[in-house]
This record gives sequence, C-alpha cells and structure tokens, in this order.
Amino acid sequence: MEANRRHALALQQLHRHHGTPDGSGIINATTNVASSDLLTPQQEAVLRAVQQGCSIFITGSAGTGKSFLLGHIIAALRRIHQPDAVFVTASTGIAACALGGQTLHSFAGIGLGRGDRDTLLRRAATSHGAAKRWRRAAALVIDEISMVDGGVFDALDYIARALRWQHRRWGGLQLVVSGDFFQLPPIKAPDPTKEFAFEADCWDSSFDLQVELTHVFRQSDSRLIDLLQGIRRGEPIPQQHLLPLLEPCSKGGECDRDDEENVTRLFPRNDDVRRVNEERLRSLGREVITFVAADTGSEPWRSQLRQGIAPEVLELCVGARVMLIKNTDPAAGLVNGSTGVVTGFIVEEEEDGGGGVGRWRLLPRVRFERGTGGGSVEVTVRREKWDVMEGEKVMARRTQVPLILAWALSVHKCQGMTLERLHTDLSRAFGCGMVYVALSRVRSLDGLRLSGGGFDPGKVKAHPKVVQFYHHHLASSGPPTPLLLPPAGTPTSRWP
Ligand SMILES: Nc1ncnc2c1ncn2[C@@H]1O[C@H](COP(=O)(O)OP(=O)(O)OP(=O)(O)O)[C@@H](O)[C@H]1O
Repeated sequence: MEANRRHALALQQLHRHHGTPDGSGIINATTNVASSDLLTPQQEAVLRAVQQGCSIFITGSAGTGKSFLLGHIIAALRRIHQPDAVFVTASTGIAACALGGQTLHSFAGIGLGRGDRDTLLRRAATSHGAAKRWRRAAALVIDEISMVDGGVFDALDYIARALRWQHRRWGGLQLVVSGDFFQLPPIKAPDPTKEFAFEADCWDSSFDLQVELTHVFRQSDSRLIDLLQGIRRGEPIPQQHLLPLLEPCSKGGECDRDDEENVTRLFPRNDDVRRVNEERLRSLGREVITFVAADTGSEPWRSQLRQGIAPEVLELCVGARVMLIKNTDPAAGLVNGSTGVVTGFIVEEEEDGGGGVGRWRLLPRVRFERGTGGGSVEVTVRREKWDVMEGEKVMARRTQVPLILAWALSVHKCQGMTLERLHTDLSRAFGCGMVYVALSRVRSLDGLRLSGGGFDPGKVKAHPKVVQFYHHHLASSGPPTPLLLPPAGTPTSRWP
C-alpha cells in the first residue's frame, strides 16, 4: 500500500515537473500504447516519462527487463529527436553490442578514462569524432552503469557542459541510465570516495526520476528468484533452501562433446578463460595461425599496452569461436562484443599508411552473428590500432587483429546477457556481485551446470555502500511492488 502510494505521488511529481503531451496532466501508469503493448504498466510509465523529456535512472535486479525497456526507449527517443542525435552506449562492449551501440568510453572519446576531468576533457575535445558526437547528441543512453565509477560519471557531465557550451546538467542532454549496482562494480576506481556512479557529485542532479523495476522476467521459478534475490543482497542463505536447488546443478558426469560445444563457459578469472579457450582451439585439430601484435613506443607507456584488451599473441583456426574487440563497422553491426566463427584466411596487401606499397598479410575471415536485426555477415577482419596517449600525443601503439577467442568468457564480459545454458565454475569468484551476475544469467536451473565443487555461500558478497544506496531509496517498509522513486536528493518528507 505504502509503495503504491509513493508510486502515485512520484507520478504526480513527474506531471508537476514536465506536464503531459496531451495537456491532460494525467500520466496513467496503466495506459496502453499500441507500439509498446508488451511492456508492463511500470515499464510503460517509464517510457512515457522519457517521451516527456525526463532524464531517468532505471534500476532493478537482473532480468527485470532494464535492457528490454531500453530497446523501447531508444526507439522512442529516435522518433522524438533526430535518429543520429540519440547515442546508445554501455560500459562493456558486449552490452553495447546487444543494444546496437558503442562503449561509453569510445562515444565520449576518453580513452581508458584515466586522469582528472580536465585531462579527459582535453582528450575528448581533441578527438574530432568525439567532440562532434557530444555536440550532435540530444539524448545519451548508458547501460550497465554499475561498472562506471563516480569520477568518470562526474567527468562526463563536465565534458558535456564544456563541449556543448551549456552550463545546464549534462549540457542539456536527455540522459537515460540503466543498471543494477548489486552487479559488478567498476574494475578499479582511482578515488575510493567515488567508487560507484551514485557517489558522483552530479548523480542526484542528473535525473528527474529514479525507477526500480521489480518484476523478474528472466526466471519464472519463484524459488530460484528468491534465492537470487538473497544472493544479490549478499544475505546468508540457509543451507536447507540452497542445497535442494543447487545440488542437482553440481551433479552429473562430463557433458559429451556435442553438448559442451553449445554451452557457454563462464569463469571469474581470465587465466581460466584463456586455458579453456586454448584447449578448445587445439581440440579442433586444424592448422593454427598466429597473429603477433606490432607494438611501438617506449617504457613505461609500452607496458600499458599489455593491460589493454588486444592480445599480444592471437591464435586462430577455421572453426574458432571469436569476439570482436573494436567497433570496426558500426553501421554493419560490427562492434566491440560481436561474436562469430572463423571461416578461413586470406592474403591481402595492407596499406603502409603513407601511400606506399604495404606488406602482404594473412587476415582472418569471420562470419558474425548480428545482434540487432538478426542474420549474419562474413567479413575480412583487418588489423586495428590501440594507443596509449599522454594528452594529445601517442606514446605507445599496438596494432593487432581485433579478435579474442570466445568459447569461454569472464563473468565481467557476460554482465547483461541472458543464456539458455551455462557451465560455470565459481570456486575462484572474488569481489562483490560476481556470484550473483554469473548465476542470474540463466532462465532456469535446468540450464545451469556448476563445476569446481559446486556452490560456496562464502563467495556471496554485496558491497555495503550499495546496500546503503538501495536501503536509502527503499527505506520504507512494504512489499517490493512496482515503484517509481523520487530523485535521490529529494527530501524524504516530500515522499512519505
Ligand atoms: N515486458 C516484458 N515482456 C516480456 N519479456 C520481457 C519483458 N521485459 C523483459 N523481458 C525479457 O526478460 C529477459 C530479461 O530482460 P533484460 O535482459 O532486459 O533484463 P535486465 O534487467 O537488463 O537484466 P541484466 O541486469 O541481467 O542485464 C529478456 O529475455 C527479455 O526479453
């Protein structure tokens, strides 16, 4: 009851701030819109708010349809603004790919996002494409916000104001941000007081409304949903609840080869990901072609190249499952995170960059599945460059074929995915949110296989600041019914 009352109050608040398109002054959460009748009333209300120009933060546990709703929101934003003024981004390449967008860092032109806000502003301002994007943008969508730290979030607001010559929040951009802070945190936040985006100085003022979606779509078994909710909040789980559910997933012999072929392997640590991918490559029994990165520059910058995503040595063969690690052709849907299979190799003369005769190189042909729109496309994957910059100067550069093997993935790469079948070993899980992200990918326990000793409740962790953040917003009692939350900075007395 309490939650429903707050929902109604929040909708009234929304109406007071933004009016309604038909002038009736009524925003009805249950109104049906022909183009979006698959949405729940709560998702529908959020879409309406966006259509009215609100900047919104959408949160909710894994599988509550945040990305699904973003798909509807993006379509709506493209009808409201010029389609090329709506920029769709996510903190990871795979999540960006699923939405047909690009990574937030590549949109913003901030490289790896290291440095203070003026350094990042200079980087964005001197990257011709980025400055143009910032000025052209009318709306910016950011998915998987949990992996963006507060320092970067503040810097982006600063860059938006500076490059768009407008002092208003985000330089007047309409902002739609989505994510669940109980999922993976940023990899390394330089400022411990701004570990999470919600700790950014500009967080409260960035949104008209913050919304929590509460209906879980990905799973239908209520016992599994309850278990995942407990794991999400890092609560101790009684063994009598856990064992009957997860024990069957840990049993059973090795899957046969045909079965394994179609199951994504997930690991917390990259060395396990590498080991499994190498084993799978060798098991194909085909000739392996090695691509060695060409690195230039001096230390200490050169060693930073090794921390980047592009591998120093890339081994491929026909049949290898691969993932693209650069936006090579966004218009054709070939973006960071696209997955495919190597179909062959061709010899091609590569330009030397100065108009002269280049070298002959062997390059892979890959058939990529297309995330949006379906179908597949076969292309030659040419070498790309990764730079370590100091200001505007390139200090070191790696040139490599922009692919990695993708039979096994890290938990970090899979955030945002829905997987029908998953084989994971969480014995080496670390940090907050990792067990939750891995387990919440599957639709049902039938699709889950746990190896490495089964499930260890000791690995379940939620960050106290995140618990606090959600507690602050959901402080009042009452069941988790559909709820629209007021802006974080709104005095609680206005939201009884
Ligand atoms: N209104 C809806 N009707 C039917 N299915 C829905 C609806 N909303 C979401 N779904 C489905 O639920 C599943 C999970 O949705 P989605 O991936 O958008 O969740 P999410 O909240 O983004 O999850 P995560 O936090 O793990 O990224 C998807 O298969 C999606 O198609």
